[in-house]
Amino acid sequence: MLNNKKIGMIGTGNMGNALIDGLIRSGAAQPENIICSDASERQLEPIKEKYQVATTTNNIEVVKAADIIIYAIKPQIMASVLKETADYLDMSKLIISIAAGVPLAAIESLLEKDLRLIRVMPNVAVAVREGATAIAAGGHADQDDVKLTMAIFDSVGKSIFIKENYLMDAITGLSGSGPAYIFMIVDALADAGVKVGLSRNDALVLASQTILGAAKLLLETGDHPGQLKDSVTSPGGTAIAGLHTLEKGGLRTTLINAVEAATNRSRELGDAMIKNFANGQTQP
Ligand SMILES: NC(=O)C1=CN([C@@H]2O[C@H](COP(=O)(O)OP(=O)(O)OC[C@H]3O[C@@H](n4cnc5c(N)ncnc54)[C@H](OP(=O)(O)O)[C@@H]3O)[C@@H](O)[C@H]2O)C=CC1
Ligand SMILES: O=C(O)[C@@H]1CCC=N1
Repeated sequence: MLNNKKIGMIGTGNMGNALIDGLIRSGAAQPENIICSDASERQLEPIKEKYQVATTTNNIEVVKAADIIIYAIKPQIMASVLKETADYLDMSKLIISIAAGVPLAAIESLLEKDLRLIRVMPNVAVAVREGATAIAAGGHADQDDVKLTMAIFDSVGKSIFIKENYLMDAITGLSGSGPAYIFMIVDALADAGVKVGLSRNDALVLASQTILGAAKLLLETGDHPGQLKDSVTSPGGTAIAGLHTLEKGGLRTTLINAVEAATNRSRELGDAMIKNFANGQTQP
């Protein structure tokens, strides 16, 4: 699908780096077809060394050279980088933003021209090709653009296409931010393992593998999580004792509140962006 299309990555931090890694390791893109930029050479040097991709500190160079441009910089500087590169953006290029909370409408109001825009919410697991990604298309992006974007993010995990843009905040709160919740849960489970006598390393390996195994069971069987939970809880056994404690501690409510808080924060970021971008304000 990607064939020899040139992919430009603006920002090579957590996500930009993870995407480059996943694209190359999956074979979806060749190093010679990737050019990336970052604010600092310090960030680019190891990427050039490891992936043999073209690197530059000049974002305009990336935009000029690429057919598909992925903006992987922080939401707070999206406006300034979009403005910086705006003169070189046109309908010949597919523009993908992965910035949390930045609505397509904000980008369109800032750039004030018809562009093939796609908003994507991936997560950091793209680095191990197990990303969870949602894709929403702007008004001038067509089905082929959606297919191209899905080809990129399916090469580093699983992607879904959503029709309603406003759901992107919920997706940012659930799967975009979700790896952080799971890392905290694994850290707590490892502490629990240490508390009941395991070495830190054994506890961490067992806790991580338990999360991986449970996720694979869910995805490969398609069974409801409640059904799988019931398959673990022997009558009068250990798992149900542990679950009772989790219920008493309000685990479900806490997780629901966490996703809601992250979703609301994404909405806040978006509302601020729409206001700032509409005023042409490009500094956070
Ligand atoms: N981290 C995650 O799990 C996820 C992040 N996202 C989104 O992805 C985007 C990137 O996030 P993340 O990778 O974590 O952020 P990072 O800060 O790790 O990466 C951003 C990179 O962009 C660089 N940068 C800063 N200014 C410029 C500039 N003017 N031109 C080019 N590069 C620049 C930064 O350099 P320096 O560090 O020197 O400032 C940094 O290396 C954000 O919009 C975020 O909302 C989406 C889903 C998940
Ligand atoms: O915390 C953030 O804002 C970014 C977006 C989703 C995950 N990390």
